Amino acid sequence: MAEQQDIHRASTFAPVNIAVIKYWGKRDTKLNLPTNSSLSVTLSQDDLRTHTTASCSLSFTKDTLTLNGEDQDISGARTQACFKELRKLRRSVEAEDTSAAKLSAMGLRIVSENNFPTAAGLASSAAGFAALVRSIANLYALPSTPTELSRIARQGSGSACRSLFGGYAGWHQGSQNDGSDSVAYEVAPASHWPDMRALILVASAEKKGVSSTAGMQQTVATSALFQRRVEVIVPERMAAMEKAVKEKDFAAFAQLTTRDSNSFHACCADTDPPIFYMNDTSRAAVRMCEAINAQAGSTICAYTFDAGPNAVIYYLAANEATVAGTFKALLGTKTGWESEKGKAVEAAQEVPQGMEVAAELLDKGVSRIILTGVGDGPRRTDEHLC
Ligand SMILES: Nc1ncnc2c1ncn2[C@@H]1O[C@H](COP(=O)(O)OP(=O)(O)OP(=O)(O)O)[C@@H](O)[C@H]1O
Ligand SMILES: C[C@@](O)(CCOP(=O)(O)OP(=O)(O)O)CC(=O)O
Repeated sequence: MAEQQDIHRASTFAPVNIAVIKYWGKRDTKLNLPTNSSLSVTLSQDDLRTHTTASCSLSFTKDTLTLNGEDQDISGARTQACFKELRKLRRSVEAEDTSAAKLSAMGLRIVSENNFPTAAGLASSAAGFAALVRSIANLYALPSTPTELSRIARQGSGSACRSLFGGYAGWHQGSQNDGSDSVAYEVAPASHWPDMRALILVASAEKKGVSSTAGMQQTVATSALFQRRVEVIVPERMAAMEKAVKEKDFAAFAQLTTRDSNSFHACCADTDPPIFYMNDTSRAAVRMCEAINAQAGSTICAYTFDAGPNAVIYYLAANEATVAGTFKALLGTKTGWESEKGKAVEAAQEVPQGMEVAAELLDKGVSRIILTGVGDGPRRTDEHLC
């Protein structure tokens, strides 16, 4: 009981984000500084989220992290960098207010749960490190802004910095050697363009072959296409994407999203030895999206793929019946449609013509679907995991 009273704790939920202009490549591996800026959509925590409790106590003799019930190795430089930076900020709080408890000197116990597969290309590291940093910042009562915390989360996993924000978040590559200006920022809150939806076709829930961290550095070292991507293509697309989001121009958003995903995967194929994250199921999803747009006579859906075969398909709520409805007609027996959002979608009566091969590949390769949409940033909670 005495120990219980000495435990300080704080908890948070943090979201996944899926980039529409991809981060791929580091200019500094130690500080995790990217070769290009990126932009993402934060997905709703009603569907995908990390829940993390950070606690500390004089009775905790060392720092620990438990993820989905399993003890994790936290000796890695990335997790250590996050702990170190957060403790430093807490020490400033304690120096300013001498009555503040000396939490910075206590061991940290972090307990975390992802409600989706870990390391399967569903951006678990993004939600995971955002939740880790946000929960410790809450525990330490740090006055830091989400931007300041994004600088720390970036050192855990690059894409995590964008998960400190809801809605549409950018990450400035920055130019300082110490990484102080390589931070995330809000392009627009979810409320600005709330009808953005995302349908995720889970083509593999297994741990991927080449990690993002390793894959991107092989690309930096060997791909010739990559140079043009970071120097010309991405800077132009970042500006165009910010404009598309601000003006709620879905056709422009979709064009940029699909072309940037294809540019990123082209750089992966141009890596020596080549890296293939997309598979036949992924390519069938691309074809189906193209057919849906062709049938609609306008661009109503956009696909994007991270470092894995899962497709993320963005569309607006007004086109749910056509976009999600087509996939429900094709994949209606898969897990995921039984959710509230899934049940609300009616299977389309008509599916695009001449797409039998793609339909068969999708049926064979997709194991489940997740229906979600744009959502807000980390949410504090009193539900503690320990
Ligand atoms: N809740 C969490 N708390 C702390 N760390 C986490 C958490 N979830 C995931 N991680 C870390 O992230 C790693 C997985 O990251 P990885 O980049 O391999 O996959 P991913 O994030 O699912 O895919 P991607 O980033 O390519 O979309 C895990 O092995 C773990 O170290
Ligand atoms: C394809 C991506 O999802 C790559 C994400 O890479 P990570 O953020 O997982 O990489 P590390 O910084 O090495 O942890 C694109 C993106 O999210 O922008």
